[in-house]
Amino acid sequence: MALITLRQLLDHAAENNYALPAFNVNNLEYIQAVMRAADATDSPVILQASRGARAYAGDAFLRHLILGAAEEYPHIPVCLHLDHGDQPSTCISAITNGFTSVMMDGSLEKNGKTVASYDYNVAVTAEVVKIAHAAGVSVEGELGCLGNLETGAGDKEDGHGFEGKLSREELLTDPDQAFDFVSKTGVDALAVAIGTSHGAYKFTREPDGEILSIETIAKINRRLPNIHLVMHGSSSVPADLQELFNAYGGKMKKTWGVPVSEIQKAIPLGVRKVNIDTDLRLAFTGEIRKHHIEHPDNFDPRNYLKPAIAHMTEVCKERFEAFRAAGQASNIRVLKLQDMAKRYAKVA
Ligand SMILES: O=C(CO)COP(=O)(O)O
Ligand SMILES: O=C[C@H](O)COP(=O)(O)O
Ligand SMILES: [Zn+2]
Ligand SMILES: [Zn+2]
Repeated sequence: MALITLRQLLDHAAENNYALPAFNVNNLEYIQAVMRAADATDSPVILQASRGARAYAGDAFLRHLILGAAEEYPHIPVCLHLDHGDQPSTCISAITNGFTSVMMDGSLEKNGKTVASYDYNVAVTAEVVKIAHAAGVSVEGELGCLGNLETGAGDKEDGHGFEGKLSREELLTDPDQAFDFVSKTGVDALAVAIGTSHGAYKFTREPDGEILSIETIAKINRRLPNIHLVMHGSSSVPADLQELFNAYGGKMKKTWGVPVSEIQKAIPLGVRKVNIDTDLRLAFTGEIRKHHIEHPDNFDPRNYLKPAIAHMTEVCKERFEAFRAAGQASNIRVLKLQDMAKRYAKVA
């Protein structure tokens, strides 16, 4: 089956008031976990690869693994999305390598550290939209800087994040600016800054409205009711995954992620894509730690990768169900890239 675009998936999610988890993947085992969960729950799939994932696995391996997933599960629509493209050339190389969706993250300059000017962000994002839409490929942009409202610091854990400190106003996406950004760039989806950050250490306490601003999403949605919103840094970092990791020699300080219940509040407010990487990393690594401690004699990787896949599958199933994506895959008929390109040409 042909891969589906992000735009088609998110339009369907908006029409039917659900959201899709977008899982970061790096290898065969992650992809199997997401696909098994999608198959068990009849959910559409977004598999996203960061620049780090592309460097780790290589574009040809990623593309063929994902085409393998689409062949093995022909009834599940699968989108291959570039996460956090840092400059137009990164997005273009993804498009030429078979990605059906790209993120141009122009909120930071291409060094991934300096907060970019608004004009720079508009210019690079509009450039990518023009090229991508001509090929039928979708584009996600980002406005505002992901960062921690408790400290004012940018998220650094994945090597992407501004240096120094920003005020609360600077950290949250401005709804009027979002309106202008979407009209000037023509993005299909918009990632917003609401106090989430990448990695495990998002909050030092159970988040409330002071440090996780669902209210900002409500304001953006009032200004832009038709844009598909994206939440980054939205792993829930559940206590049981922290406990599993720590029970077998891991060292993780107590931390809080984005509660699933908060994500559920954001879905009626236009959030359609919810990025999740850390929760799968923790399930994967926690199970491998457990297996090594319990079976020090084993040296067959399949014996520890199987429980790792199984635990990631459980996490994926829970998110598909919680975001009400379960049951939706069979309702979607995949449009080809050429058809999407024709659609964009009509409205441009
Ligand atoms: O936003 C993400 C990828 O773009 C992943 O976020 P987490 O680190 O919360 O899983
Ligand atoms: O953007 C952040 C994702 O968690 C991807 O992380 P990564 O760049 O380490 O693959
Ligand atoms: Zn960013
Ligand atoms: Zn992200």
